[in-house]
Amino acid sequence: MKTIIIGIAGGTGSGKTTLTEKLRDHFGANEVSVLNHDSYYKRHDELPYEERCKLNYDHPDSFDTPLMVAHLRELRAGHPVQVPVYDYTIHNRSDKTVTVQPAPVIIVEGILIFDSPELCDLMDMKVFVDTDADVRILRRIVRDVKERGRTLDSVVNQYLTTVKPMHEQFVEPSKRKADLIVPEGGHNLVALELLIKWVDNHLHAVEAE
Ligand SMILES: Nc1ncnc2c1ncn2[C@@H]1O[C@H](COP(=O)(O)OP(=O)(O)O)[C@@H](O)[C@H]1O
Ligand SMILES: O=c1ccn([C@@H]2O[C@H](COP(=O)(O)O)[C@@H](O)[C@H]2O)c(=O)[nH]1
Repeated sequence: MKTIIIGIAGGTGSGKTTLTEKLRDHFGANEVSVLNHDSYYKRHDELPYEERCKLNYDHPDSFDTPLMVAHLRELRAGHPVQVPVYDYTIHNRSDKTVTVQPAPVIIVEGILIFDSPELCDLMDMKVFVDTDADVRILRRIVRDVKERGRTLDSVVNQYLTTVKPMHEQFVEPSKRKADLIVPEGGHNLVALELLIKWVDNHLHAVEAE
């Protein structure tokens, strides 16, 4: 089976997950598997929760990217992988893993995936979801308070101290690596249709082999 790997990057709250889910819902889980870079955040068992809250989670060094690269190579070779489950509410990796199966299409999602040349080399198509910073921070406040156990103060403080400067230093420049820039992510129906057609072509080529 030939596998294609699609990278979907973009700032926090840009709509990466929404676009990824729309693609997976369209094709189904048998055709599309997803690896989220966030699953590969490094463990910090050595620090108490209060100290973990202060770490910079928006720098490329905060991820175990070599493990993700190894997993992508395994998936491409047709082997399932055990992906760590990250728990944002405690800022740490949980003890659980999930099995991700090989599939004709693998989507790799994350804020910093285009910063890694090793990850970029594995990708057949690179998509950057481009959404204004004010919209992204508003979405993030709502999500982090509702789903990630944060206070408004902590979201604002983290945004100003690490999220925004790291976005400007690493995420925004990585947009230049993209093949396709999608304003407004998963709600951009024209871009979604184009991506679906591109994936469809690949799936038909696989069937014909
Ligand atoms: N184009 C859009 N318009 C309005 N809301 C959106 C849009 N795309 C995503 N959202 C919402 O914004 C939030 C963050 O989107 P998400 O896809 O999780 O972003 P990311 O994965 O890039 O952090 C979610 O609540 C989602 O439903
Ligand atoms: O322990 C953690 C790990 C990550 N974060 C933040 O998550 C976002 C990336 O997730 P998106 O779904 O793309 O928004 C990143 O900006 C980190 O700051 C965290 O707060 N705590």
